[in-house]
Amino acid sequence: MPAQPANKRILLKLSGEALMGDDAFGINRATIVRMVGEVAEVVNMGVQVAVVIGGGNIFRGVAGGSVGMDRATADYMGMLATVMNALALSDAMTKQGLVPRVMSAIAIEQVVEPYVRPKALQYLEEGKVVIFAAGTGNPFFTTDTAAALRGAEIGAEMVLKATKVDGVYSADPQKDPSAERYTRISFDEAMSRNLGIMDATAFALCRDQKLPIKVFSIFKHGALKRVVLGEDEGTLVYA
Ligand SMILES: Nc1ncnc2c1ncn2[C@@H]1O[C@H](COP(=O)(O)OP(=O)(O)OP(=O)(O)O)[C@@H](O)[C@H]1O
Ligand SMILES: O=c1ccn([C@@H]2O[C@H](COP(=O)(O)O)[C@@H](O)[C@H]2O)c(=O)[nH]1
Repeated sequence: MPAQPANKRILLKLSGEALMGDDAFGINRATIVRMVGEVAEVVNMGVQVAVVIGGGNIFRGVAGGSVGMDRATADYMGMLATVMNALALSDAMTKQGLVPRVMSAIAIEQVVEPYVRPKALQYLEEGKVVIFAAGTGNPFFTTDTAAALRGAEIGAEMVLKATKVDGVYSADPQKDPSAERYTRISFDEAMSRNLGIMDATAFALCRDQKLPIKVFSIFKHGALKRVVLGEDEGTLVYA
């Protein structure tokens, strides 16, 4: 008998920045196709998958703010960047036989449907992949917080943060080569140590809702499937 998934419904946070692949900006076609292939594997195992996509490959509000833009305006640009990523993801999913539905936290109805919680739940029950675009719909937040928020709203059993590093480290591993990876760490410890893998708002929301997070590398082939099968992969952040 094939291995059974450990979770029935997950919220997958996909790194926007990872979509660039080896490019300097934007969406690398081969990368998005490969990422969707990994998602398809777990959807085809019968897992209900909702996705929050980041926007770091196109625009981050903090970058606009740092060069003198009004921060809220820059954040709306960042949220619109996630809508572009969501459309690209949806297109790649359709081409690989999945049935995606993009729902936006910002009204943009000629492009994608608005986020309506009961509709999202219905799509998930039907086996469709729901892609949440435009983050929380509010400036001064991040798509990690959107992942925590939507994860809690849809009753996901876990938030899976698929990113460029293979777990939570004692310091940013892209800056400190001596950083050590945790296999598991509590929310309280991650927050008290100020570990920059996720923002404090996202951590606090997941902690309060007792919603565990798994952090793993989206570049490691098969890692998403191993996480869904409950195998030893990445870092578990627990309440
Ligand atoms: N303690 C830490 N452990 C692991 N990674 C860390 C840590 N501190 C900082 N980081 C950095 O956090 C990054 C991931 O966070 P971030 O949410 O900014 O990126 P992302 O997942 O690519 O998101 P986006 O969707 O916004 O593009 C990693 O690439 C890593 O360099
Ligand atoms: O709820 C949200 C989510 C995102 N933003 C803005 O979008 C960009 C891109 O999101 P990342 O999480 O960094 O990938 C972010 O930098 C914010 O500017 C937002 O305002 N509100």
